[in-house]
Amino acid sequence: MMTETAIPTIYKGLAGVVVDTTAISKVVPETNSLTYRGYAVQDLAAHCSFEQVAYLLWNGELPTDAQLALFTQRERAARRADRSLLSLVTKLPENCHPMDVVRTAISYLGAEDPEEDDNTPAANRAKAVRMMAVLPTIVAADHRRRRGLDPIAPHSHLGFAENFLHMCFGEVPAPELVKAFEVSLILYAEHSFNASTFAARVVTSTLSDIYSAVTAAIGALKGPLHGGANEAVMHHMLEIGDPALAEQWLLGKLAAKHKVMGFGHRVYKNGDSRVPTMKQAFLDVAARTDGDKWVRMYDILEKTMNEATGIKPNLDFPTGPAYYLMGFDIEVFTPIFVMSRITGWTAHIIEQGESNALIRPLSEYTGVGQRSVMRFAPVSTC
Ligand SMILES: CC(=O)SCCNC(=O)CCNC(=O)[C@H](O)C(C)(C)COP(=O)(O)OP(=O)(O)OC[C@H]1O[C@@H](n2cnc3c(N)ncnc32)[C@H](O)[C@@H]1OP(=O)(O)O
Ligand SMILES: O=C([O-])CC(=O)C(=O)O
Repeated sequence: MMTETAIPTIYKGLAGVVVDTTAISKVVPETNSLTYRGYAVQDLAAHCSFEQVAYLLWNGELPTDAQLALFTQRERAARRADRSLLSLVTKLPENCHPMDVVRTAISYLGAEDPEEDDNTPAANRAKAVRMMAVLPTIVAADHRRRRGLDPIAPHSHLGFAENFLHMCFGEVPAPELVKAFEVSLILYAEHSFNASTFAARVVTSTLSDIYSAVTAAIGALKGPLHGGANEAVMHHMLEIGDPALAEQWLLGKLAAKHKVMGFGHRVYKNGDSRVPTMKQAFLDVAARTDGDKWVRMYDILEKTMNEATGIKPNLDFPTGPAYYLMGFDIEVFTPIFVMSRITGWTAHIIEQGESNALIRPLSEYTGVGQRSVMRFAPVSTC
């Protein structure tokens, strides 16, 4: 008599599976809310600097004035990229994606760190600050070299967001633009067990080092189903060109069963908690930069998608045109996401290390049954 083995339930893409606990952030799709260490992300975006949020993610509490002063001093002191790192960046092909540059830069930082394998929380926090501090210098230098411009050195008297904008454009833009940019960094900083964070936790779970984990996370974020969507959104908007064509374009995409980038989310099925705040930031940028055309296109795409499918925009939808209007080249959008999410990734790397279990799920084998190799074995000559 044949015995049938039960096929286990497969949770494709780990959808709906709770794999661990975390004290870093909480996503509640039912109420469209997101908190970092208990604080609503909208409140953090309205009242805090990105540096305060980074400190919060790493330390569990917002900093006191004295703690912030010390943290800021450390971050500002670590902004300079050494000559060999900058020269490595200039050697990479100009037509490679800037995410490849960022991934390579993090790898380099690991290779040159004599304490790469010190995975204590204190060592990892110090490494996280250094990565956060130097990444904008790399991203800005790469952005400029693609425009045929020399890099601009970081300034230690400017805040994180202002300094990055200055290194990219040679000036600090209007305060409203700086604020909108900083809001985007705060909203991008952390989002529980998303694909890139999970990739970082998987690598950490093998007791590998923080640089390897961040490198893996960058690879995961690059994909258009994750962070790469902010670039895809703007490519789509440019392809549409005229708001009057947006409805027809979107319906055509849906009819062809294509994904519309910047819409949908694995966890939020009724809207992304961060979108209203980022939409406002986008409107603020558009008001200062003659961006009305993109606002009209945004509204038509959102309305048409909602009417046709009920699917709502995710955070990458407003950040795409907001970054475009701020003057960034499109391929730098996802590296900017890295500059922010490095804080969330490293907080998770530290948390995973503090309560580690090797992450190694099971699979259900569906290939051919066991068979003999003998038919292919060489005939013995002796
Ligand atoms: C910061 C971030 O990473 S936010 C996410 C950024 N990514 C994007 O914007 C890419 C576009 N969006 C998507 O591909 C998806 O919505 C994802 C990958 C983000 C989440 O998807 P999942 O939870 O895996 O849902 P899935 O992709 O299976 O979609 C469910 C259904 O909605 C449809 N759907 C979901 N998103 C979209 C979309 N953006 N455009 C068109 N249809 C969509 C799917 O085609 C599918 O339809 P079906 O059931 O008829 O096959
Ligand atoms: O949570 C996710 O799956 C994707 C996302 O929005 C993020 O990483 O910010």
